[in-house]
Amino acid sequence: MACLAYQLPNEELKIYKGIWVESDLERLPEHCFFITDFTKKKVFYFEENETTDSFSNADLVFNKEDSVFVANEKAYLNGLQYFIDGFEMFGIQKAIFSRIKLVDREQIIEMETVFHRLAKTYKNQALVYLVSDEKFGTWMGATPETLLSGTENAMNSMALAGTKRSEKTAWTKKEIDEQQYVVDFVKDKINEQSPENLVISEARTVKKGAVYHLQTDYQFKLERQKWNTLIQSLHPTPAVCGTPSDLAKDYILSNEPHDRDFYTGLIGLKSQKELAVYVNLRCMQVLEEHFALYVGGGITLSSDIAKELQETEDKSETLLSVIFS
Ligand SMILES: C=C(O[C@H]1C=CC=C(C(=O)O)[C@@H]1O)C(=O)O
Repeated sequence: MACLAYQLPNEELKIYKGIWVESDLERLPEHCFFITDFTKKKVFYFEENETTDSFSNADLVFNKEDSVFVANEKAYLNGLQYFIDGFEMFGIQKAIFSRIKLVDREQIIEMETVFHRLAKTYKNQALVYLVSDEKFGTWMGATPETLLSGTENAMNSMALAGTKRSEKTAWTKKEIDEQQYVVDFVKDKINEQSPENLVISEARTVKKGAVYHLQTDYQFKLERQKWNTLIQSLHPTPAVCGTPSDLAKDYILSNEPHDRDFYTGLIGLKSQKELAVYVNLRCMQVLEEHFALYVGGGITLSSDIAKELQETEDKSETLLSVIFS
């Protein structure tokens, strides 16, 4: 049985049973909830059969542990050093390097309970979701990153990057630079569509789950005929890919040891009048006996590999602190 449960920020929680249909971004129905992988080659939308108010583990499909490749910390650190060492040769200024962190799921945990806990904790700051199907297993997350949302007269986007664990720590040049790459990229892509009344905020510090980020907001007007083109060109932003964008994407695909799958892909709702499209961060795949958490960080030549490892640990707390609370 395929399942979809989600809660948009400050909206009601919804649970459906139905089917996940494989598609592509150009052929999605006018109104649907959809999910893609990082490359946007794997795209599914949901066709609902019934609205329900609950689900159980028996309704979900859990992939086996051997379906994901998990590098241990030492291999992650070696891989990250190698990743940074190639930046100059490949002309890369920033690229995101990610890892999969495996955590014992203690069989007793009902995913419905975990989902409700996440939905309650992140009610006003994330798209909280659970998707399940035999075609891709079960994924769950609480992502704070909006790619594009709103209506023709009030569209929103954001540049979210730079991470710290404590509010008191000052932002360093590394984080300011890494967010600025995202700010410039998002601004350019929006401007290419000739929007009206584009307003770009100053960068501010925001708390998202267990960590703090720098966030810049974009507000503008844009005819819906241009929404698809903008989604396609905005994603992947340098918050999940890098700079220069195409080089960073190839570099990530050939250097990360695992498949990112739905992590850093698109997820959300589209309809004729409204969009709520997010970038799938702070997410995990629920395996038979483990949670496989997907976490990454923006790498530049100034990155310190031990700090980057710690940053992925901190980000994983966004889900773990709620799951095991
Ligand atoms: C790639 C992730 O976060 C992105 C979003 C905010 C801050 C980030 C950073 O500081 O590296 C990342 O760009 C992730 O959570 O796995």
